[in-house]
Amino acid sequence: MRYIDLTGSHEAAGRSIRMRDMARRLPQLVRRSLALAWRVDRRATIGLLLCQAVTGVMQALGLVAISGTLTALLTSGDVYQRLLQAWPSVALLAGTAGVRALLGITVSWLSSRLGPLMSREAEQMLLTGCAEVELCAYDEPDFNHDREAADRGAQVTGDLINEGQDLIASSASFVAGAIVLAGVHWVLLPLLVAASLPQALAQVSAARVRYLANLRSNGDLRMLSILRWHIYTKEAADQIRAGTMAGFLSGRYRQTVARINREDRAAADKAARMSLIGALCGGVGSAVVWAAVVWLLATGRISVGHAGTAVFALQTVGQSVRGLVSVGARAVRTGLYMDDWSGFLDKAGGFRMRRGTHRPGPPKKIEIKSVTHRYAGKNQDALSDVTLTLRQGEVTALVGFNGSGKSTLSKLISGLYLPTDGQVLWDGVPTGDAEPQALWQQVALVPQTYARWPLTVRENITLGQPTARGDAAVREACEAAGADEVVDKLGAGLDTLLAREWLNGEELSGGQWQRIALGRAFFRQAGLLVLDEPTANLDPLAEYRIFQRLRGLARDRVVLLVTHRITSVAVADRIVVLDEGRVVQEGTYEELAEQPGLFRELLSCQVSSDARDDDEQRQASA
Ligand SMILES: Nc1ncnc2c1ncn2[C@@H]1O[C@H](COP(=O)(O)OP(=O)(O)OP(=O)(O)O)[C@@H](O)[C@H]1O
Repeated sequence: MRYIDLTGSHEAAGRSIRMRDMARRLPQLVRRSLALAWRVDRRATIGLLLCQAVTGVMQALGLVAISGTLTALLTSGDVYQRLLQAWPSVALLAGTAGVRALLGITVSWLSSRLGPLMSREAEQMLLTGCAEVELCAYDEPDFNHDREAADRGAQVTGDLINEGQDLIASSASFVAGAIVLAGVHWVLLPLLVAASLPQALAQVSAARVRYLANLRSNGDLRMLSILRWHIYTKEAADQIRAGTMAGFLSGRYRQTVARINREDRAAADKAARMSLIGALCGGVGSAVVWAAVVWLLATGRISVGHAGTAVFALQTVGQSVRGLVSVGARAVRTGLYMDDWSGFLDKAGGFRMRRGTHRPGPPKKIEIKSVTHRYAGKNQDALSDVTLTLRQGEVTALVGFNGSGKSTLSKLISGLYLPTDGQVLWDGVPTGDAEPQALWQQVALVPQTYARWPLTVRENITLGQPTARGDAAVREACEAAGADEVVDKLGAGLDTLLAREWLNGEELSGGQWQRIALGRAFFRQAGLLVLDEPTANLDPLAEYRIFQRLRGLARDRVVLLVTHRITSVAVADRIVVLDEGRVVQEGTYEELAEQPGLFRELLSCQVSSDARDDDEQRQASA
């Protein structure tokens, strides 16, 4: 089995790395890397640019000094006189070499300062982008693929500063060498560039091959990181052991790695073949250039001194052309990853929440009008034509089989999703017209799978948003959720870190975590309380207390309860029964218990299963 999630646009982008594209992209890349560098550290960016400019000037001066030295030494006359003549050029040569060495150190210091800052900034922009998208974006397979690619783009962003610097340095030394070489004889310059071309083409093709290979392995790479997370972390450690899954998971990991390795090896072999052909052609080209120098010297077109200068200039220009090409190819590859990053930011922008500006207060009435909802990529509606009204002061319960659409409906009511058809109105205003953060200020949600934040108890309750009443409000919420008993047993009380992986961190049981999650919802001064299977992990006493409290909580709130505990929904004022995304029954507990229908079926199943449990317990204790 292979994890594939390749999108055509990436493949097309990869295939489009050609010499022409590279020439077009390089200035863009340098501009982009400078813009990001400017954003994170202006002084270091200015310093880098200055250093590069001065390095270029030093390079040119160095070559002029070489020319001066050779001309002075190779002229006829007294040796002492020649040395005296050469002396200023030698001093200039030494001076420029020294300054360049110092500048090199400064450049690497500034680059190493900027690189990590840029990567983190790119990562931060990615996180912000993700936090601002509509929840439905995560249901799009492409979105997840692109996020993964963008993550790699963010990581390599720091490399771009080094690559950008190398590009600027190579360009500066190319210009300096080219000016000197053209001064010796113009014919040498085009010859040299032509000789470097095969290597350039080979490098660009190799970069394309490597990028495409990486792209093909994207799905596998994503699966590897997911497998790693499951194997490493404590989350599934017990199930891996009890299920004797270690061998299977390691095997799956090895198979996936082997596939990536095969892809990498094929790309490396192909790239090496291309480089070899490029190098052979480049070698022939270089021989032609050197032959041209000899010919120019032999035909008296250049002096011996100029020939010596040409040797150094040729080396400089040759090196810089090779540098330009190889760093250019690397930078273009990095640039493609960065394209993934910026492309994802654009894509995230497309999913960015663009809702209205209305700031709702605590809702008095929430109307669900002919709501239909279909998840992205699905060919069936999760909800079809649902109409119902929730009111402040009432507890409404949603019941039904697994997959009947209860959680989906609760997410639509909370404004987490916008319906694909129909409307969810908070006091007459569609959720799509409300400012999302203001709307969610009015939502207290306990989802089925709640987050176990590696934060202190206090932060787990307040979600980092304490109120003016401080810990008193936190303790009240804990008490309401039965979490006070949990907190009292913790060494540092509300300051206890709920993550065993760190020093002094504590681990809670499933039910204790659920009490904390409930405490979180009770702490929030919100007008809508949504509880999705809130008591699944609670002991009977704790569950009883929570259901008893619901009525009190509903006094100034809209309360929505999603549960499979049919016997406990008597606490609700109204029960809505969903089946395959449709409302099939609605009424009070007494009404529904009397009517034939799905509710009575569910109720009788639960009652007989509870009775069976009681019998078994009695027999066991007898
Ligand atoms: N993010 C999603 N993307 C695609 N389909 C989804 C998504 N979430 C739920 N579904 C589908 O929507 C349907 C309704 O799911 P939902 O979670 O609302 O049911 P539920 O009644 O809450 O189920 P349960 O009792 O098991 O919690 C199911 O068929 C499910 O596969």
